[in-house]
Amino acid sequence: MMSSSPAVSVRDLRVVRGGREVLHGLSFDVPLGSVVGLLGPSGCGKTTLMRALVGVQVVRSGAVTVLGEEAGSRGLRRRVGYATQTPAVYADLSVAENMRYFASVLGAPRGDVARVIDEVGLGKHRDQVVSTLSGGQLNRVNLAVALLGTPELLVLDEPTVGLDPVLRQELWELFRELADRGTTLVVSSHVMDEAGRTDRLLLMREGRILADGSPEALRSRTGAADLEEAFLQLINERAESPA
Ligand SMILES: Nc1ncnc2c1ncn2[C@@H]1O[C@H](COP(=O)(O)OP(=O)(O)OP(=O)(O)O)[C@@H](O)[C@H]1O
Repeated sequence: MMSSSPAVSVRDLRVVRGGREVLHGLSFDVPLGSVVGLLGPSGCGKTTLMRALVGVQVVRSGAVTVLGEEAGSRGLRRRVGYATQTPAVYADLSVAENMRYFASVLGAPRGDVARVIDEVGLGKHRDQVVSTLSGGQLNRVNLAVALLGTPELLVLDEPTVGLDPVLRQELWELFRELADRGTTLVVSSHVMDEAGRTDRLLLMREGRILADGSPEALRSRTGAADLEEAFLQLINERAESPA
């Protein structure tokens, strides 16, 4: 186990957007088969970091290695699944038609269409036109596309936004099952109660990683009762001892 290389390795990553540096030299590794939560307030750089992982973000400097290859390499196209925050599916096609279309574009097996629809709990809506779905259902269609082809790394940008607690729980159970089968997941959220379901948390603030560790380690390090409090405590610590 010790010799297995990480699923993701980021070294001194700096990104400039709109003339301003928004990631200030991030470094971290993500072990294979783990669920990593990317948490932090709106605008802290979660989406930018995810874009760098999937190779669609121009970076100023640093290295991003994914499954042993440079992020964005052609060889990674089918090995990495990405669900953006804004759903990128066809509104005038049904759920199943969207899946069939994306499965053929991605070269995923046809059997994947039924599997991913089932995994995101949209079986009853498979023939419904996407424009008539609720916001939460639409998010799940978007997630289903990322699951096609069983990618080894899934990068999911706030996949549970707009979902009720029951659905959120079901999705986190799915993420855990996928990780148990060897998939690595990087999942962003700004909901602290989801953080406890991860193996590892990267707490971000203003383009920096404030803390990197298991939820238990973060709780015990800060002595906080919950992760929300732990996060606030880390911010205060940082404010008192400027780096
Ligand atoms: N196209 C852009 N041009 C200029 N600045 C941008 C652009 N996109 C993002 N930014 C800035 O980069 C910073 C990081 O944004 P990013 O979208 O990565 O944050 P986030 O943590 O994902 O936020 P949210 O949780 O609200 O989605 C923000 O300050 C944002 O204003």
